[in-house]
Amino acid sequence: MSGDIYREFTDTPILKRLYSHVTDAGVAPGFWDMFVLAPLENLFRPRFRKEDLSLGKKLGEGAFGTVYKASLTNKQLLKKDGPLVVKKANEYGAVEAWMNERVRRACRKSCADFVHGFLDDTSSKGKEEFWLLWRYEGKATLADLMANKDFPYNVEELILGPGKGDDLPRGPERQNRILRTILRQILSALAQLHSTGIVHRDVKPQNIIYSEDTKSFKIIDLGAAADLRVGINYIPKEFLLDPRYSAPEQYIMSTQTPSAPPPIIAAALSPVLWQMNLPDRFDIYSLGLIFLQMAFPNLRNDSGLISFNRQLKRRDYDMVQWRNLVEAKQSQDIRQGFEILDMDGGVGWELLKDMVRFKGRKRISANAALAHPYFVRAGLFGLSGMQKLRLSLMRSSEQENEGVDWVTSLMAKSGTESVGGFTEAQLQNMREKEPRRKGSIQRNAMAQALKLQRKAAQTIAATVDDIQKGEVGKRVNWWNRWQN
Ligand SMILES: Nc1ncnc2c1ncn2[C@@H]1O[C@H](COP(=O)(O)OP(=O)(O)OP(=O)(O)O)[C@@H](O)[C@H]1O
Repeated sequence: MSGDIYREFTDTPILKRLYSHVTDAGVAPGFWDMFVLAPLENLFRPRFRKEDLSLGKKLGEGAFGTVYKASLTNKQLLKKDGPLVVKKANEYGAVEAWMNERVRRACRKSCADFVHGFLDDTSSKGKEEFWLLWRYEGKATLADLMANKDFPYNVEELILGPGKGDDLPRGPERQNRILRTILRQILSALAQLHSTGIVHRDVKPQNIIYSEDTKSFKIIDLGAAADLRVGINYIPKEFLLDPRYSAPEQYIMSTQTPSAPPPIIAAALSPVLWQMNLPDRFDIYSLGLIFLQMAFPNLRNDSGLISFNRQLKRRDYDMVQWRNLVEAKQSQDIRQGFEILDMDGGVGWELLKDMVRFKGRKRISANAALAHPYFVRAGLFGLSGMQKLRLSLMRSSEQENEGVDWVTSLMAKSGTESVGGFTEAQLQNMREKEPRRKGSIQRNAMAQALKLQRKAAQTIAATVDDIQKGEVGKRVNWWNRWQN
């Protein structure tokens, strides 16, 4: 089927409605995507072969493949011409193709524009290679831009256009405005991925690309991502980490969680497993480190970041203790970083601390971060009175203050985003910070129900595991599992 027909079909109202159903649902059911949309899309998409592509400059080479800039020799295949990127993946190619297709269906703007993936078994080396195709987004990753001495001003020009940021003199306030824009764009992309059930697991400046077309940052390299809605690439006890950016928990799911059950069961279980483990907070930690690097020039290179990681670990991941340590050193880079983070009553520093926490459960989610006062400013005069109140309430809620909880719930009931109420995301985040000792009857009942749900999830998954391992004949007894 030609690319034109495919494009026309995907533009029809019916498919648009199907797509929007998946996107709008937020917690979109994985089986809907896997068993309806994916096969439907498969029917209509154009077929590529390696002969349709001409490879150009090598863009990168990782442990699992080589990436080239490329162009299409068969122009019929795509309606919109333009340079492409080809990854010849020798391992995990099929998984990366799945992730990219899923993202294209559910949240296409968050990641590089994926075109197609196909298996090439005609390689001269005699082994199968998976070819993955994207549109070429641009020449610079966030890592390239951060390596430039003029960062973050070099990004301002890309996002706003030349000379457009000149309303402010060069200094912390202008830098803060640029960092805020970059962070908001990456958080929005992550929030979309997470609401689709995907955890990236390799968020780092090298995997964030500036798209020249949309003039914004997008995420690339979904090779290590896990799709928890359908259990793809989810192996609880092993995956490759980039130690520079990975969160201390190392595994995104509890290692007690059995390996992924078949897709249809995983789809049903995933909301439970997600709530139990909050795996998305792994990505938030990595993004917190990127925020830190953007603010502090001395942490932008590998040795700076590695020594930061070491210092933080020695201080039990307490950012305040780290601050006390480095502020005593009186370095220009450190001063500059804190000047940025301390603006507007320290909202940047607050957000950073909420992202870089030892416990995943205590970390802010991408959606809650987007509603943080750091992003909600009242023009040149900084924070409004209501925003200051919000901020101090958010700070106090860290101390598990019941009174604050009461006030915040009142505020939420009486207000909206525009008049000062908390968003649902913020409230959710606060609730997560509140381990209660004594509970009401309602709360205890909820806790019991959750416990039961958790046990059921574990029993089903463990039984499925046994069946998968071929232990059906050996008396797989779910009742024994339940009792354990
Ligand atoms: N859509 C794209 N548009 C432009 N450049 C891209 C695109 N995708 C990837 N690149 C470039 O190719 C490089 C390698 O891509 P990617 O990270 O996906 O490959 P990889 O084999 O996983 O590499 P690594 O193992 O080093 O992470 C990126 O750093 C980027 O410069």
